[in-house]
Amino acid sequence: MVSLRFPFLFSQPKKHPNGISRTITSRSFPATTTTVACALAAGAAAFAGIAATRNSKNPKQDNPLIQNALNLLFSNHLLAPWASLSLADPSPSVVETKTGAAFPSVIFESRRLLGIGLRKKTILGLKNIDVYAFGVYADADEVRKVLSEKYGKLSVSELKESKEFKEDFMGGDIGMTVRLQIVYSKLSIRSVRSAFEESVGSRLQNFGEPNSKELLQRFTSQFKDEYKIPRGSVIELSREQGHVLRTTIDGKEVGSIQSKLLCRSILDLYIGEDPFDKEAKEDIESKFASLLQVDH
Ligand SMILES: CCCCCCCCCCCC(=O)O
Repeated sequence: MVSLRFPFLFSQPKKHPNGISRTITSRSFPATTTTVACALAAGAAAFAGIAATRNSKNPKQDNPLIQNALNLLFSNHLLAPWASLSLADPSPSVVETKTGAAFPSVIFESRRLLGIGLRKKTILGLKNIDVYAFGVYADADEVRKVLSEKYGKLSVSELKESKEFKEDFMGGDIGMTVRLQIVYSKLSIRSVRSAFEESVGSRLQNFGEPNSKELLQRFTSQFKDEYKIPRGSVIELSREQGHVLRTTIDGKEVGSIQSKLLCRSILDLYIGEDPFDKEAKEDIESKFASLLQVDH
């Protein structure tokens, strides 16, 4: 059985939600885990309630049973104390648990979150740091429009095994966004440029892009010295119609470049052969394939 380590999707917000929603789910739990987690949380809450009636003075502080129940409810990535799972919230978010970075489940009205992950980097061969959390989104309508005729009858596991499907998914004219949420607090725009030079540069070369240097330079020069990238900054790399890569920093567009290989190279960092976060890649591929299923 394919495990969709992704919680749920609700109705869609009308505007691009750049802000962080306070409605929280946990990172990539399987549906079964989520259900169990909810049941546990409900049980803990009920237990806390019962225990509270036994110690009416200051139940929260005095009674270790209640404390344990509340700890269970609010810890271990189940739900943050301030989380709400209100169905009324138009834009629930998914949280990358290690960093706390929250990802709206839908952006730009129809791009759905497929999965989230974490980009780590080793500095000076010694220290492993969490640089940013990322979320990968795809336009569900475009996925179906472009791919359902060819792949609509295949199951998720068949699709995941198909190289051709993967090629069409990575290289197709389908709106997709990779959203990076910076968590490292000492990041300079210069290190953003050189990280892109290294990672995107190697992909462009692998894909045999003849003008890779020039293209890479056009791309990295969008990250100008004047931009600041403090913790919490959001960089979005979006593939728009006609393979145009649109880059924004905190919602402000910093450039657009039409290049199929550049779009492909960016996606390759997250869902290619050697992705930054293998677990995230699995989630993203499964969710993408599930968009083609009739009942998803
Ligand atoms: C000190 C570490 C610097 C790493 C900065 C990464 C910033 C964004 C780069 C995106 C592409 C990539 O992850 O390689």
